[in-house]
Amino acid sequence: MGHTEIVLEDIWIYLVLAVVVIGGGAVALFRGRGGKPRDLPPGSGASGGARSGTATLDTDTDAAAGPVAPPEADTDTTAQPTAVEPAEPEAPALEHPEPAAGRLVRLRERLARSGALGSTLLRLLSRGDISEADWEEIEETLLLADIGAGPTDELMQALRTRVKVLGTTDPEQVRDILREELLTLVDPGMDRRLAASPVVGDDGEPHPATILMVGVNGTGKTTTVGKLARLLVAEDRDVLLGAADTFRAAAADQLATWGERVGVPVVRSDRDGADPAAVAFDAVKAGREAGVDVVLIDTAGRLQNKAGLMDELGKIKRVVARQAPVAEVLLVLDATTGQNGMRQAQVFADVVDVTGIVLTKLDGTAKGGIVVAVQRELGVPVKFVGLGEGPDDLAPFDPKGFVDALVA
Ligand SMILES: Nc1nc2c(ncn2[C@@H]2O[C@H](COP(=O)(O)OP(=O)(O)OP(=O)(O)O)[C@@H](O)[C@H]2O)c(=O)[nH]1
Repeated sequence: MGHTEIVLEDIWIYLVLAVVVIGGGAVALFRGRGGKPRDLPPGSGASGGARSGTATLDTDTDAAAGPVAPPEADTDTTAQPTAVEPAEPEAPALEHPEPAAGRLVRLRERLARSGALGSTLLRLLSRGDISEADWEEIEETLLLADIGAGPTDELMQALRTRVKVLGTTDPEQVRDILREELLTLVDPGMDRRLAASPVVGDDGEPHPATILMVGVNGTGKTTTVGKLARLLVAEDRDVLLGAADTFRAAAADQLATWGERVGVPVVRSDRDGADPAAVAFDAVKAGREAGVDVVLIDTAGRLQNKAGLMDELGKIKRVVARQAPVAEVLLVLDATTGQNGMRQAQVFADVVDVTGIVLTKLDGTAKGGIVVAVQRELGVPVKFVGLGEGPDDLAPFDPKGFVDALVA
């Protein structure tokens, strides 16, 4: 007898437990599906069942098993169904850009076509008896690589002298000479650091380092602003972007996408063709208020005429300076445009104090010599080089790494 009663009692216990477990499972299932009972149409099919099911379960479990019921079931599924719904759609995970150090090494092989300069020179210089025709070929190679007339003459003289004095054809020794002479031309002594730290202004307040990006459309300016923001983020800087290229509507959208990927805010106008200076002003103001380290401002810089350009960039600079001094003006130049690019560079340098150059599209061009030419022409250093379309294909320029890649 006792045995049967015990068995019957057990069955009841199991039944109660089963109700509790099945009920609990129903609650868990709806949460597991995204916890959005609010989205389910009330009283219809599965949704209605789900809602009433959970409600019933709550009552049942309260009565039958008390503490076994999940305590939050009441609030979640009946009174405040929104509580289980995320407030906003899930933001995409932020990307982690590659640190600045090591980028040039990774991108070295992208200089392959410029590297043809090094290999041609090495081949000619390693000939036993270098003829005048060989020297002419060397000169032509340098000019074709856009090194510029002046630097080409200097390099020719230095090479003639040193190769003669050394009297060697040993490829390793010739390579060392070439490397040293090219490095001298690229000028490792130039200060290539980027002003990317806030400075304390006259008012005793910290001001973000404000960087204006200028250059002709199509050189990769907007892309470079995005890439530079990533590089600064990788270096633990707080960055804010200003979309002051209000001439091309898509530029602000482009910038917003770059910013979103790494959690960098973008200040833009909601009106096409807005005053670029006003956008730049708002960006720097927002950057100050947010206490960021760097504000990067993309500009349109249309080269319709010099006076127009001067007006636009001059006004942006003046207006921005009311919020924070302009720390840098980076000129973005397309390395593939050769002499045309040099002329553009000169116009920009005439209207605004350029503090550094970003050479884009250095991948896949044989015109790497433009590094030398543009530095000579403007007297300012190349600070960054663009070596591809990937988001982290922008590297701080390192003369030694660059020359090593050329004469590898
Ligand atoms: N291969 C290569 N392409 C690049 C590099 N930098 C930029 N680009 C490409 O150049 C094209 C033009 O870039 P944008 O940033 O739109 O040019 P922009 O100068 O801002 O043009 P505007 O906004 O009209 O002034 C894009 O397709 C970029 O991906 C680089 O270093 N290498």
